[in-house]
Amino acid sequence: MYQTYPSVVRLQIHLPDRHQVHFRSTDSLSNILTNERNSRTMLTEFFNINNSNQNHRGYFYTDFPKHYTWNTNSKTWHKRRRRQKVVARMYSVHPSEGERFYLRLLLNHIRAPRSFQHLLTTGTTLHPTFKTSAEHYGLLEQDNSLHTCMRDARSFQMPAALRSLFTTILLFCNPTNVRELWNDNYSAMTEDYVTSSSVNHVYIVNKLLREIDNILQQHSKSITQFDLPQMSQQFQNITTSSTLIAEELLLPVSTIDLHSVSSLNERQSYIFHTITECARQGNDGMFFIDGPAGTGKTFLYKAIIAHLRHASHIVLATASSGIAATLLPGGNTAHLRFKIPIPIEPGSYCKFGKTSAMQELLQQCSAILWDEAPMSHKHIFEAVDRSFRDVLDTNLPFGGKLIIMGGDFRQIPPVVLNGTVSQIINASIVTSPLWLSVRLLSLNENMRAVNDQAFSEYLLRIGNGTEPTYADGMIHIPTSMVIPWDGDNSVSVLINNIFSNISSTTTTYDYWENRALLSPLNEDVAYLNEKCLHVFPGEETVYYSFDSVDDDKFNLYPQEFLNTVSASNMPPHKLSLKKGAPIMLLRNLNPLSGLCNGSRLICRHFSKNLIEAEILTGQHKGKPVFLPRIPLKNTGDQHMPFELTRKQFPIRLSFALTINKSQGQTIQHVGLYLPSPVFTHGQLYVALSRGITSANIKVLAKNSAVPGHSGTYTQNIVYKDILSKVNIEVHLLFCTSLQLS
Ligand SMILES: Nc1ncnc2c1ncn2[C@@H]1O[C@H](COP(=O)(O)OP(=O)(O)OP(=O)(O)O)[C@@H](O)[C@H]1O
Repeated sequence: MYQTYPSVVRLQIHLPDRHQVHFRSTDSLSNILTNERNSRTMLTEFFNINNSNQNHRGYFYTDFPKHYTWNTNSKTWHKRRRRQKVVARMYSVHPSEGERFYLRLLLNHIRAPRSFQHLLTTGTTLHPTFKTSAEHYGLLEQDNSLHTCMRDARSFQMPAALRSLFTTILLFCNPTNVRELWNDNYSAMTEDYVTSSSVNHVYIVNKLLREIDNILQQHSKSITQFDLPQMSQQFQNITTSSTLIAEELLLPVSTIDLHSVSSLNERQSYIFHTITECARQGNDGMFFIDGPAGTGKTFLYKAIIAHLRHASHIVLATASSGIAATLLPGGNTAHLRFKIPIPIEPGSYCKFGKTSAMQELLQQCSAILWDEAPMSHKHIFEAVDRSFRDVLDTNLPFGGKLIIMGGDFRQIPPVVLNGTVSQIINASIVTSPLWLSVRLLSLNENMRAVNDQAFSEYLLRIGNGTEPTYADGMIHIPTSMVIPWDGDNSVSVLINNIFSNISSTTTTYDYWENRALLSPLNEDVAYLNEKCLHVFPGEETVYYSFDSVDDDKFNLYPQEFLNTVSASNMPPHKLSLKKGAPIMLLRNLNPLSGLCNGSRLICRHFSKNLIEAEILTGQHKGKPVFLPRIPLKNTGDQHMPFELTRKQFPIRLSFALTINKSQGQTIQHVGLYLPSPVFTHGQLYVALSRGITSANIKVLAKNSAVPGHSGTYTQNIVYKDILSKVNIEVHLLFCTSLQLS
C-alpha cells in the first residue's frame, strides 16, 4: 500500500481485550501486561475520541481516518491538518468468526460509539452478545421473521390483506415450513368467510385454497407446488380455465366508466364506436390508439372496457407497465397476463400451451387491450403474436383476436440497456412487421390541460420536437415555471412549492396523488426523497436490508460493500420511513389487487418484519395491504460480476419519482428537478405533461443558460425517426377525413 493514492488505512477490529500486542522476546510478561500503551488500539482510541466528544459530527469507524490520522508510535489519533483522499477499511471478518463478525456489523452501522458496552446497549438494555445487539438494531435477520410477520399482520384483523400477504410469502420468500404458517394463520385468514354457523369447515378450507391459487396463477404457480392441504375433488372440478373465465366475467363494471361514454369528445367517440362495433361483430383486427399525453386514452379505454364488459364480453386489460395496469379496471401487466419470458429473445414464445387455461381464456375473449404499448420491446409483441397464432391454430396476426394497443410514441421508448439511439428505435414496435397490420386511430385534444391551451400547445411542440432549439437541443422553459438554480436552497424552494405545508398538514390521499417531484435519475430521486423525509413530520423508522451473494465462500464481497450497491429495481440497504409518508412498490406482488411495480402507497404502521400501507392510486385506492421483506435479486445487471440478494421491503419513498415511473399518471403539482438534463427520448415531455396547467409546474434546472440568450433552457430529446415511422401528422389528416366523411 506504500505510496498508493488515495492512501488506504486498514482498521483494526477485535473483541474486548482480544487485540494483538507486539513485544520483544526479552520483555517480561508483567511489563507487557502493565504497559498502558499495549492496551491501546485503533478501535479503543476511536472509542476514546468519541467519549471526549471530539467526534461531534458522529463519524463511522470507517469514515474516521478521513478526518483523523493514526500515529503508530504513540498509538493515538490526531486531527488531520490537510484534506486528503483516504480509503479506510476494517479488516474483513468471515461470518463463521461469530462475535467479531457481529461487532464489525455494528461498527458499520453505529456512528461514534463510545465503547464496546455502548455497542452492546440498545435503550436501557445491555445485551449479552454483539449478535443479540445486532439483532436488536435490525441488522440481522431473525430465524422466525416470517412467523412474526404473519403474527403482526393477524393483529390487524384484515383477513383479505392477510391472505394476500400469505400468498406473497409463498411466492417470494421461500418459507421452509409452509404447513406451519398455514396452520397458524388459517383461522385469521378465513375470519370473514364464516358468515353463518352452517358454513362447514371443508368449504372454508377449499374456498381459501381457491383464493390463494388464483393469486398464485398470476405468477404461473399453483397451490400444488406448496405443502398445503389438498383441494377437494369438487373444488378441483372448477378448473383453472373456468376460474380465469369466471373471474373476467365477474369483474365489476364501473357505472362512472359506463356513463362516461356520453362525455367522450368527437374523436374519442369515433374510436369508441369503431372498436366496440368491431368487438360486437366478433371481428379481428389490430388497432393502435395514438394520442399525445392527456388526450384521454385511458379515459377512452375505460369507457370501451365498461361498455364491452357490460354486454358480457371478456376484455383482457393489460399494460406494459405496472402503474398503467393499475389504472385499468381488472388490469394486469402484459408480462404476467401473457406469461412473457424474461429476458425476451427474437424467437421467444410465451409460457402457455395449447391445452392451457390461457388458451381457453383467449378463445373466449372478445378483445385485448394493451396500454403503453410504445414502452415494450417489439420482440415482446412478436412473442405474444407467435404464441397466440400457435395456441389458437391460425396464422392471423395475434391469432385473429381483436387487439387494441394504445400509447404515445412521444413518450418513453423501450429500455435497451446501454443501447444506442438506433438500437432503441429498432426496438420499437413501429419497426416490427406487425406494425404493417396496425390500423392507427388518433386523439389530439389535450383533456388534461384543457383549460390551458397555450400550455397544451407548448407540450405538443416539445413532444413532437418542434419547439425551437438553441445550442445542443436546448429549449426555452417559460419563466413562470422556473425556479432559479441556487444549489441546495433552491431544492428546498422546489420542495416547499410542491409540498406546501408538508411539515404541518395532515395529508390526505388526494394531497399525495396530486403531487410529485420528478427527476430523470434514480440517485437524484433518492436525494429528493431523503430531503423530503427530513422535513416530513414524525419519527423515522429505519429498516436495514440483509445482503448476500450466493456461494461467496471466501467472503470476497464484504457486507459493507454489498450494502452500498444501489440499482433502479432495488430498495436501498438503509430504508428510512415515516408514518404517513408516500412509498412506491418495486415488484409486481399482486397486480389484480393493485400491487404492481410502480404502485404508490402510504405507510400506516411499522413492525420489525411487516409494513402496513394503503394503496394511493388507481382502481384499488384506499385498500389496506401488508408488505413483508422479500429477497430481491439484481438479475440482469451487466455491470455487476455477481448476483446480489437483498432482503428488504420491496419499496422506496415516493415524494419523488423517476420520470419513467410517472408515465400514465395525472399529477396536478409537478416539480421537475434537473441537476442534469434528461437523457432519452420523450422524458422531458412525459415529465411536463403530467401537469394540468403551467401554473402548477415548477422546473429547477442546473446549467440552464444558453450563451447570448436570457432565460432558462434545458435539453429536449426527441427521436424523430420513431415519430416519422408512426407518421402521426399524416394520420391525423386521415382521421379527420374519416370523421368528416
Ligand atoms: N372526454 C373526457 N371528458 C372529461 N375528462 C376527460 C375526458 N377525456 C379525458 N379526460 C380527463 O383528462 C385527463 C387525462 O386523461 P387520460 O389520463 O385518460 O389521458 P392519457 O391520454 O391516458 O394520458 P397519458 O398519455 O399521459 O397517460 C384525466 O383526468 C381524464 O379524466
